[in-house]
Amino acid sequence: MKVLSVTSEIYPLVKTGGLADVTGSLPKALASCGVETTSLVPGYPRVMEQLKNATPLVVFDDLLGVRASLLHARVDGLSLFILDAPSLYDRPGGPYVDAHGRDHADNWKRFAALSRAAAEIASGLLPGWQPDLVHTHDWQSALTSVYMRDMGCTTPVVITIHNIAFQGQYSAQILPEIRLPASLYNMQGLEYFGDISFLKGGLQTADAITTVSPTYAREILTPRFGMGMDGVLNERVSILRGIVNGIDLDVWNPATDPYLPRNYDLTSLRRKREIRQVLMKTFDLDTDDDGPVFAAVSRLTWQKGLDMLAETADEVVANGGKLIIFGQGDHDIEQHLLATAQRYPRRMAVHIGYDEPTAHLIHGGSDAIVQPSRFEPCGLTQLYALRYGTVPVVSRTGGLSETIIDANDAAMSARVATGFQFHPVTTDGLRLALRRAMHAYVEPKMWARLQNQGMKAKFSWERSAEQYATVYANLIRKSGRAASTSDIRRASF
Ligand SMILES: Nc1ncnc2c1ncn2[C@@H]1O[C@H](COP(=O)(O)OP(=O)(O)O[C@H]2O[C@H](CO)[C@@H](O)[C@H](O)[C@H]2O)[C@@H](O)[C@H]1O
Repeated sequence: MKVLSVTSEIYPLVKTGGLADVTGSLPKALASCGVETTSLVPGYPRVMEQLKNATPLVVFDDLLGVRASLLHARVDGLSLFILDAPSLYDRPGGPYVDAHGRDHADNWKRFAALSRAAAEIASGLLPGWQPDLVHTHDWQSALTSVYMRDMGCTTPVVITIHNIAFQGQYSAQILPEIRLPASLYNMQGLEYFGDISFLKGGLQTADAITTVSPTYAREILTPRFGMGMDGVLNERVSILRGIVNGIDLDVWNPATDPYLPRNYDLTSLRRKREIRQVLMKTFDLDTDDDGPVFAAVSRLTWQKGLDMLAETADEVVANGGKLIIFGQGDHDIEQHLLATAQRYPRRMAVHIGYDEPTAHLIHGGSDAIVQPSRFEPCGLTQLYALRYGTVPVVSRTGGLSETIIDANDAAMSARVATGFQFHPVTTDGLRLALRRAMHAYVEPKMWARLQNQGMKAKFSWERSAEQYATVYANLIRKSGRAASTSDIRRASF
């Protein structure tokens, strides 16, 4: 079965968050279910730099008015189509924002073009290679199925919602420029509160809608979590389901992680102490052993609730604990966190930045990872924490509620607890959970049991990949097609 995955980021080439982790690791897991995935990604500078031996496939003379070419390459076991369109993607900054952190003004065009190119591939642009199914991710590739249906292409499409907060909402005036008919500006089409929404277009035209945990699949049907899309989703509830994310056990493995100063596993957990020392020094914190080191590695947005964590710093520090926050995002949240850290020199550190080695060091060296998210479709950092023997403290929402088992008395005595959950999602709720974690920390046996149980928890992709493969197979069967087995290597390029 051949699948075209369309995504705005993919690990290890370009990543701003969990979307890249999923689009980078799912294809490998799907391969063992007989699914060959090729992922279409924009040719951002950092993607182009990492390509070796890319094969040019076709040139688009007029992709929404822009000249672009399509390349194929293999990187790190991934089969990739790269949309090389310098006027859209070759610029400083990240995939979505410029060097000053402002959204690229033409994001609508950049991601409409990505979707348009995907639709043309699905419609048979490449001699010898046509997907049996298309899988799109979030608003950035959601227009793919809109273009496909507009072109008369009936290949099945799955759309995955990784985060419904991002919806690709723009003025309807762009419709002619993205070459979509004005007739799509209606309730059953792209119309969205007086504008258009790329995500809504995808939800209306896909054959299956998935999101990244069963709990979040239920939550987004409510006004509180649906963020305006709950109406559309309720209408399409029969094709909506949640499939929990897995993690790449090779990339996140404390026994082999090249970014850790020492490697360890379940039988050598004491080595974590040494990593902790390195972490303290890296973040300029006291290296004493008085209390736990709580850490957060996160995009700094309202969603992630780290403003609440900052408000609990007094309590953590008063109990001998330390706090590390590493991430980047909204300017105001960054400033608030930095200002709080100044009040607790050598006990609290906030570093604004984004890099993979530091994220791994924090997972290896801290005692507990804190994720006080206000909503969380799945969440990956708590899963990485489990694998690293680092105890998660999480809000009870979305995927966090089903991936962490709270250390209440029953779960402790049944030896299944893996972390601490809190609800309601408020500063007081978080404060209480941190208190519980600090009490557990001073009981070495209890803490070790939590670490042990967490490290044994299973969050590989295996089961989830099978679920995606079943969704794909059912759609292909329903569409009356036979999944093809031809391989991209046998195509004409
Ligand atoms: N400063 C930094 N430096 C280095 N790495 C950093 C970093 N800040 C964050 N990261 C990394 O980014 C990833 C974050 O993934 P999450 O799934 O936890 O959240 P995100 O909100 O980005 O993803 C969305 O999509 C994913 C995938 O479906 C869902 O799990 C999630 O709930 C949803 O919000 C992790 O790999 C983390 O290590």
